[in-house]
Amino acid sequence: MITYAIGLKNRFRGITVREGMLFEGPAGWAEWSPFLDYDDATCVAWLRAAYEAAYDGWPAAVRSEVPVNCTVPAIGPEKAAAIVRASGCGTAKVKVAEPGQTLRDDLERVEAVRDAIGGGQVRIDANGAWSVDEALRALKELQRFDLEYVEQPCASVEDLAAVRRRTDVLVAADESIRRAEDPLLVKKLEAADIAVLKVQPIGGVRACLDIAEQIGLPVVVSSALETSIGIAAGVALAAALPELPYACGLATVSMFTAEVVDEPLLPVNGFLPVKRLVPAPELPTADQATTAKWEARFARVEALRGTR
Ligand SMILES: O=C(O)CCC(=O)C1=CC=C[C@@H](O)[C@@H]1C(=O)O
Ligand SMILES: [Mg+2]
Repeated sequence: MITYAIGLKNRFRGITVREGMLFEGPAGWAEWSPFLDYDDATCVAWLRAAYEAAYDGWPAAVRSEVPVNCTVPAIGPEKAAAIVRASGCGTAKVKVAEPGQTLRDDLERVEAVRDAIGGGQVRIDANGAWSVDEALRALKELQRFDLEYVEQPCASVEDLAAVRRRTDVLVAADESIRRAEDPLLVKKLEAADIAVLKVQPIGGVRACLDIAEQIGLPVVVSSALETSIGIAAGVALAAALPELPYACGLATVSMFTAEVVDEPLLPVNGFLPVKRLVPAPELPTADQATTAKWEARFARVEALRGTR
């Protein structure tokens, strides 16, 4: 078992260092990297995903590469435009509604991204931070940049449905699926046009394929900010889906200052290849205290997994 710790170029989801574990099974290398603010019970699904990667492998691919978006954190407009230009992607996902920032910050960032991407697609992700009224007000302004969709404008499924009824912008559900008791409530309440699926939080590629089938919405596969070892599982899901009408949010290793593999999963002309990866001989391992913390966490979650 390897514990890694890698710095992020910009703060994302409130963190500046990403930590996690890598381990190998008969089917290949796996990543287990639940965010540190998650309790042990939440981490069980993440461990199921890692066991699937290590012991079962993934279902057959129906495509050999997958289109991806570049991800733009809640940073200033110049840096945002630079990320888009460096990525070579034809789709950009922009974080909005960051705590402590204003709608003006969002407008400036999205405008810069729209200019940088030209005729490409621009989607935004509010991570549930808006109320229904705030979402509608923001979308009215942001709509002029021709949005492909808004991801998780509000926190609850009911509010997501309310926004969807009152805007022309397509709505994607992320947290409403990956953190929900019932991921299919989104379907029942007609709360979204698109389902964002993440392999680790949902418990594996097969678990995601099941939800995709039941939810009956187009799927965008997105990362949980993994190293290339974990991203490969997302790519495997995107490659196995019968339909893939949208670019996926899997181009996130470029947000790291280091990587655990020699050839990171970085997009070429907006696409990632479908492949399995092994860790490099030299990689950014965590210090002793961090490693001990993760080993203890793994043991606790592994014990829980056995009981479910
Ligand atoms: O979808 C993408 O472009 C990248 C992945 C991404 O945005 C996320 C990864 C990990 C944690 C989340 O807060 C965040 C998201 O909300 O989608
Ligand atoms: Mg999201």
